Amino acid sequence: MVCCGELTLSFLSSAGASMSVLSRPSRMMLLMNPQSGKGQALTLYNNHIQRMLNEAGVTHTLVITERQNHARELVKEADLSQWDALVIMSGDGLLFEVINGLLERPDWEEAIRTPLGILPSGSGNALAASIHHYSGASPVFSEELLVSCGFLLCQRLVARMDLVSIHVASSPRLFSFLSLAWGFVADVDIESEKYRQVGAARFTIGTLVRLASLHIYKGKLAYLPASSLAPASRPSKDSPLQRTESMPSRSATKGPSDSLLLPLDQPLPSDWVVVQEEDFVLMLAMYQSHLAEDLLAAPGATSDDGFIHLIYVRAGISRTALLKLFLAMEKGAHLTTNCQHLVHTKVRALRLEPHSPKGIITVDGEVVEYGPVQAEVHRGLVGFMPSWLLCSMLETVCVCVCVCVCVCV
Ligand SMILES: Nc1ncnc2c1ncn2[C@@H]1O[C@H](COP(=O)(O)OP(=O)(O)OP(=O)(O)O)[C@@H](O)[C@H]1O
Repeated sequence: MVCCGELTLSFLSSAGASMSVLSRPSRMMLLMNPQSGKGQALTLYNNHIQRMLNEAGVTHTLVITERQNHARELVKEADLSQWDALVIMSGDGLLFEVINGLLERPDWEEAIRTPLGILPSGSGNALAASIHHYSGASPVFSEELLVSCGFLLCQRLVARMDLVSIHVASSPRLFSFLSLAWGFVADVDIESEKYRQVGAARFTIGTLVRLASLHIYKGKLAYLPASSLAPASRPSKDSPLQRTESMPSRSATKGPSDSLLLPLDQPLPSDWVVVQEEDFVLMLAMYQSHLAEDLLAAPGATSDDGFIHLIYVRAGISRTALLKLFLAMEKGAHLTTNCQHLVHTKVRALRLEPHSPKGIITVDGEVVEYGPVQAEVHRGLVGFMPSWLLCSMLETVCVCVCVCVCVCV
């Protein structure tokens, strides 16, 4: 049993999410990327997080990653019975590694039940911002978001989160918790990495730079509409997860089955919708609400709704209209701007075949092989620790006061 500290008590929260609670005391492995964001993760930990966790009785071991894929290797080899939760202090990239490392283990069905937590110290911090958004609290940024997530983590509540399996032509299957992007958004994400030192503002700079040289991307986009199937059920805490059978992949024995997908070299299933246009400015598939701290790309998303929120923008949009869309996205208002070039729909699976010879495709902000790609959502596959939902009003007020005091100090 991996999650030995997780109580069997499980209940429905006000947002409809399945929740459970870690027992006290809890033992957490805290994986930190010291280079994340502005390179201040260790200072932020020393100033804000260490005392907070100690005072809450959260026993934790700090593990500082030394290189790319270090966290992935660590969780692949770790004795998970030693830990009640794995907490990532970094940006979204380190969590991507941890999730994929867990799903590459021979015991992936147990491993992926290990609750995960995030303490944001990156430049994007999309998952942390999404978690904060689901609480209904007013948006907070950078250190305030970190401190808020720290307090929430101390409450030890575990909710479910969707994962999306991603297939590309010649690499093993990946698992994604945030987004799949092609075109404008992917270009901005990767090109703006050189502005990492300015934090979240890198996306604004990158957007303005890319607007000046706006590209059209050719390709074929198809999807399975969410409305064509009954909602997928969440896996319960003890139910066995499906093994890979229906969709052969290069990691055939690990991870849940992809029952909605056919191999990339085969024609699409007949009940899929093929988008008529072939010229796009961007395609963005979101499964959490935020694309970055200040980009509310899928305002209707919840952590385990079982949907991919597919957004695409057709070619022909003016630079001004595209800029307005991104400005509106700060408050999640882009979907209600009546922009005739923007389409938003909920799907369970999608396939993209880029025809432009060059381009960038990102998964959770990481570059993947450019070429055909397809995706299927797996509802509530992983447990994470947002912990806001059962805060009493009094606790919420205390958290807000403590956040203000910590940030001021
Ligand atoms: N010690 C290290 N030195 C350099 N890179 C590292 C180190 N530890 C981890 N990494 C790699 O750095 C990459 C970026 O990390 P991460 O995404 O967590 O931070 P970020 O890019 O600053 O944040 P965000 O994704 O929010 O913009 C990851 O791919 C991770 O593997």
